[in-house]
Amino acid sequence: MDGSTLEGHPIPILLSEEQHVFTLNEEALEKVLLQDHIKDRNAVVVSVAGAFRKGKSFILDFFLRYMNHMYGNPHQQNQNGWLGDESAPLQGFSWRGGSDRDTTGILMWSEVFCTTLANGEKVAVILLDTQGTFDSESTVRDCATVFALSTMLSSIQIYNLSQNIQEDDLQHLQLFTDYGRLALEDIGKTPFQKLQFLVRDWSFPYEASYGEEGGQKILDKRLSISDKQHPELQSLRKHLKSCFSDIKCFLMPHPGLRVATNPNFDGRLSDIQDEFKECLQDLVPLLLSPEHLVQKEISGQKVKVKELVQYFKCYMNLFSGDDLPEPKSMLEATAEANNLAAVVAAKETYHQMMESVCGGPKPYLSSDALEQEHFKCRDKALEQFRLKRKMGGEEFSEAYRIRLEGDIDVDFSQFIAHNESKNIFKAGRTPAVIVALIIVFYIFAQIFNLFGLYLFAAIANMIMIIAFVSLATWAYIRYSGEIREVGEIIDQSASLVWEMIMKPVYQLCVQKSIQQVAKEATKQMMTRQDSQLNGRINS
Ligand SMILES: Nc1nc2c(ncn2[C@@H]2O[C@H](COP(=O)(O)OP(=O)(O)OP(=O)(O)O)[C@@H](O)[C@H]2O)c(=O)[nH]1
Ligand SMILES: [Mg+2]
Repeated sequence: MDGSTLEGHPIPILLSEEQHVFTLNEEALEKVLLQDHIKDRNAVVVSVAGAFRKGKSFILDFFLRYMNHMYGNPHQQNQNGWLGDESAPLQGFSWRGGSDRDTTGILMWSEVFCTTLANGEKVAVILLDTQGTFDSESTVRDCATVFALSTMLSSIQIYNLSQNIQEDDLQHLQLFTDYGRLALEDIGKTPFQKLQFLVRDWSFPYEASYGEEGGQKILDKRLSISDKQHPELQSLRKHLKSCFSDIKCFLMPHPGLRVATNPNFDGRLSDIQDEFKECLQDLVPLLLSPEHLVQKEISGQKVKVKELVQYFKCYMNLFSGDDLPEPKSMLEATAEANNLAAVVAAKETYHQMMESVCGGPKPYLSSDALEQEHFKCRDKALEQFRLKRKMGGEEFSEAYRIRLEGDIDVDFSQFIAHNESKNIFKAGRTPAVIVALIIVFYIFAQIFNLFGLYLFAAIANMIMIIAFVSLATWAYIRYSGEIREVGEIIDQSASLVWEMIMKPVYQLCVQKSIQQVAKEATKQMMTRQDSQLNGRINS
């Protein structure tokens, strides 16, 4: 049989459905992973992830050829070596030319390859192909889910990149691995295992040669940390190093124009440049030969193939719940930070302006004056927020403006409370009201006694005693700081008595006495004018 004829087929295990929902194909997963001859073996999971349309499925099909040759049916072995016949089309995971995405969700190869390592451990190798990131149909959450799931479940994650390792590639990797790490929460120090950067179409072999050595050189350069770097760049590098126990890089040459541009190219070796094939011969054994296989570990424990089913289910649940935050696009995250900074600055302006009017040791302000000041400061703060240049547009900022207004209102209520505490009259209002009540009801009791209305006198005495006990309790609470809830009730009751009874009575009295004074004054003036008139007539 020809070595390029494959026995297995790709199985969609993570299905990408409508409305950006992913579902796990549990039945298919169990059918593959719970087969008797593999279920108790330690798992090795190899996955390829990265941006869409960059040859992930294509290279995986060469991995398949190698796996078939090395670990598959010996009768299938090709005489020409694992790369196969020059004219055989490349089969396996679906790959194709064109600019639109091909692979969706996560696919698993139906044939799981078994081998025994040099130390006698029996392992089973599982290959995964993944949906490319950043195609025009997926949200950031979709990309993060696929990338994070494949990273969490694989022991060798191949990060497929085009032409170079750029800073944004590292940022995306950080975003996606962090999403996975967030889902795992309390996982050990290095949650994931091997990360293999695979740079395609490397065009600077004079700077760093193709293959592993050149890859290491570029990787060292890109991941080096120095004090001169911005702290953000430093922390990204530290983060990535802390996520994976082993990070490697391999530089692949361009496979030739037929591969990249000919719509009729079917993957045959004869159409691929020699340089590319030579590098494939180096790369694939570096990842998949028995001495380089990395067994899947979770929390330091090797995972059996049958256990993987459970992990798939659990991890899938993590991503389908609402607990995880929606990962944001770079623009959205920057716009959010930007708007938040503007909110904080505007809030600070409001606070400082109010502080200078009624804060700390500043004297008491009447409620109206305080409110006037509040409106003035709030307008200033809102104006500052409006004028600040922000990303994300008007509509995006609107939510932050509303938030700013809410924050300012909260701050204002604190200023009101602080201002109220400076009002000496209000501070002494409770004892004053109670003392007034005691005096009034003492007088009432005396009057009732005088007229023999003993029942009313007893009620007045009772109220007087209650007022007296309240006053003593209030004084104790103020002194000791204990049972403050009772103190609050007494304060509120005193306020109520003041607002409902005493204040109206007081205002009425003041009004009456002013009227009286005015009347008296007019009367005196009239008599003076009369006597002057009489005097003039007499003279
Ligand atoms: N330039 C270049 N093109 C390649 C390389 N390898 C494969 N291709 C071509 O890239 C195109 C896409 O290949 P696929 O393997 O389907 O790409 P993919 O990354 O799986 O794409 P999605 O599944 O859509 O994410 C095909 O036309 C391949 O012939 C490479 O190393 N360099
Ligand atoms: Mg693909």
